[in-house]
Amino acid sequence: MAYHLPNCSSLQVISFPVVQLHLNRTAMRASQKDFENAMNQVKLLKKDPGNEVKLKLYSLYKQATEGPCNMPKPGVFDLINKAKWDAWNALGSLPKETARQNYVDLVSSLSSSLESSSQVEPGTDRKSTGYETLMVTSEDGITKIMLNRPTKKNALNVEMYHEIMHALKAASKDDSAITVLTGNGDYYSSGNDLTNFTDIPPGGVEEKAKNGAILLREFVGCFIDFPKPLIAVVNGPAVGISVTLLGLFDAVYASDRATFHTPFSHLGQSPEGCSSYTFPKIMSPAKATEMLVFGKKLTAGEACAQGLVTEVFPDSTFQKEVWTRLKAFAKLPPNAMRISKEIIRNREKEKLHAVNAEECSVLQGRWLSDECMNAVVNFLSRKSKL
Ligand SMILES: CCCC/C=C/CC(=O)SCCNC(=O)CCNC(=O)[C@H](O)C(C)(C)COP(=O)(O)OP(=O)(O)OC[C@H]1O[C@@H](n2cnc3c(N)ncnc32)[C@H](O)[C@@H]1OP(=O)(O)O
Repeated sequence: MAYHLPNCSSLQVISFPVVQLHLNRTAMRASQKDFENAMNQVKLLKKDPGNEVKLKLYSLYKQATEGPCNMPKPGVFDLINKAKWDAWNALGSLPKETARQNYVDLVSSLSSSLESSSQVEPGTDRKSTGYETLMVTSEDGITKIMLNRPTKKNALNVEMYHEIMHALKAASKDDSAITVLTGNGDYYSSGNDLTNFTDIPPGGVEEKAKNGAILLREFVGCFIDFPKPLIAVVNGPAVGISVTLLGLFDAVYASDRATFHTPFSHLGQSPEGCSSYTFPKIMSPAKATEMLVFGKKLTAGEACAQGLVTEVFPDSTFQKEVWTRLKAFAKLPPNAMRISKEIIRNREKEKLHAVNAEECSVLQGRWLSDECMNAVVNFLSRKSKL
């Protein structure tokens, strides 16, 4: 079983060392040299090719060196090894020589598409902010917290949860008047990073679920307690926890490209972010049920009609219009805004913390269910998407 290392990208779960481990093998054949070169090239790739490609590389490697998969199928909770087994087994009786050739071809196509890429991945200036998964800036009275994993649709990995909490705590104390959360790239956020489920600690899945519930409770608590006006600038589709949290924001501005999707039942999970309380209040119990229980995806216009979104802007003018407005808001007297927020929100705080605790406890149980495990395995093995 592969485990995450602290601060490592989730992609390392299915890691290059799986391939490297076998470099010492020396069976020489006609195309063995190409094969070995290709294995070395894999180590030199500068950009991570993604789990799907790494699974393909793994399966071709195994087929080329060991032939058809004859290992017993790993258990459903052994997510990583099951994904690897599925990929290898899917190659059936592909001859070793063909697998070797396919491996060489795949590495060669990767080398040209990834190595030569001159595109600078967003987030490379992260040293300037000290964050790995966020870009945080403060100007014109506005602290902007930008989710910065665009290639992962800004999915929230464990590091990002911690960094957002850190950034919110810092923003609550800095001299900005308002705080904004937004996303880099085409998505606002695709919600919880499903690979978070694969990092199983020595205490097993129960400990994993318990730790997840503790993290989630603390994370949502930071939004409940945030003292300044908190505004979401929803630049694109939003999924899962990035949607539910919107009920705790003071204003939500959305591009007309944004969608709002909480497919909890599809994932064998249950609502969080206090949405089991805020959504029925914002949009009526029946509309909240359509979203939170049946996973109905709302357009930005629909979310605005339901009261979840404050205002929708055409995508072409979204950034300009929203930031002009926010800069004007940020010029208002900060203490007055803070006190007014307090009087609007404070009588609900205790209730929200209680709801948060209950939701986290229910989710802890859900994460251990077959329904949830199967949904995660299906996503990771590329059998399903929303
Ligand atoms: C500890 C606290 C827990 C709190 C719990 C919260 C509950 C939730 O938030 S539930 C919502 C969970 N989110 C999802 O189920 C979304 C899963 N993602 C998708 O269905 C699709 O990726 C998409 C519809 C969002 C986008 O599809 P599209 O075809 O446009 O792009 P992709 O090729 O799928 O994505 C690009 C890249 O990003 C990776 N990725 C996207 N979303 C996630 C995610 N949520 N978790 C992990 N990885 C994600 C995707 O795998 C691709 O990666 P590779 O390039 O490496 O293949």
